[in-house]
Amino acid sequence: MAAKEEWSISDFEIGKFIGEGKFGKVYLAREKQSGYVVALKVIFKAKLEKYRSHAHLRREIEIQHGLNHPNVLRLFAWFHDETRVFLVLEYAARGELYKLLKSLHHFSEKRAATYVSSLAGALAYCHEKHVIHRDIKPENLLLDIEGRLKIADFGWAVQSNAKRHTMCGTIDYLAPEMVEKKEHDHAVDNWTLGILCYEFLYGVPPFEAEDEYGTFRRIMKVDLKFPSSPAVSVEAKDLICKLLVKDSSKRLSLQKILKHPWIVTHADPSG
Ligand SMILES: Cn1ncc2ncnc(NCCc3cnc(NC(=O)Nc4cccc(C(F)(F)F)c4)s3)c21
Repeated sequence: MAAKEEWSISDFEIGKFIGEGKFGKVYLAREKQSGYVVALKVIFKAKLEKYRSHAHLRREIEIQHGLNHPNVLRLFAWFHDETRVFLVLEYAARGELYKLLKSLHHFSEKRAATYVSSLAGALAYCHEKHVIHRDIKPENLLLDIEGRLKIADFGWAVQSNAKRHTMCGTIDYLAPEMVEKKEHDHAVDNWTLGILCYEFLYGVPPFEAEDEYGTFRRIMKVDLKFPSSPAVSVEAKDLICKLLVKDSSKRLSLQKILKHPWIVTHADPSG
């Protein structure tokens, strides 16, 4: 899609509804000139006013505009009219990863390792650009036409120069220092990678409990248990134990994850 200083809704043919997200809906759309198919996220300004999220959205657009990685969903452009803001996004044709997880109940070790490897690569790229996503969860992971993982929705991302203090998202994926509202840095994404790896292999996140306080207690204790079924390799459990570490400085680095035996032997290099 050629770059253009000012896009407008009349540049696009709107197609089917593909998702409901924060503050608005997502549609399939085709840019008329190039015929390029995109996902168009419509955000109502009234909602942004109501939740005072203008700065949030501006930060997301700045952050995502500067990112270009095969496993990060591209934000090609944005524009607005009197009542709405539009995000012109890369279209991930195989949709939301969590729907695939629900239908398969749990992933094979090869599929799980491939997704963890893609996530580690994408997060290493983001951290190099001093961006912490902070809200990595299956709902924010999409799959493109080839089944490649794409991290989406940087609605909670921040520049990591300063230490961060704000709470965000469901707490299942939050690292101890975040649920304790302590200072946190990019190592929160490493913790979340451990949570996701567990959920990909077992179908549920590791610290689930009847209520949020139960989950909070299990996170703070790092109360990690591995069910006997489905059978999971020792190497996979080893990686999870090296990520779900309370002391954020002791969590396996993204570079070391990419070299971990479980990833090296199971991940599909084509991503
Ligand atoms: C479902 N689906 N299926 C295929 C497919 N292909 C591409 N995209 C899809 N879905 C859209 C995924 C998103 C990517 N980036 C987003 N960003 C956002 O929604 N940001 C945002 C909105 C409102 C307010 C705020 C803030 F900051 F003010 F809080 C931030 S949503 C797809």
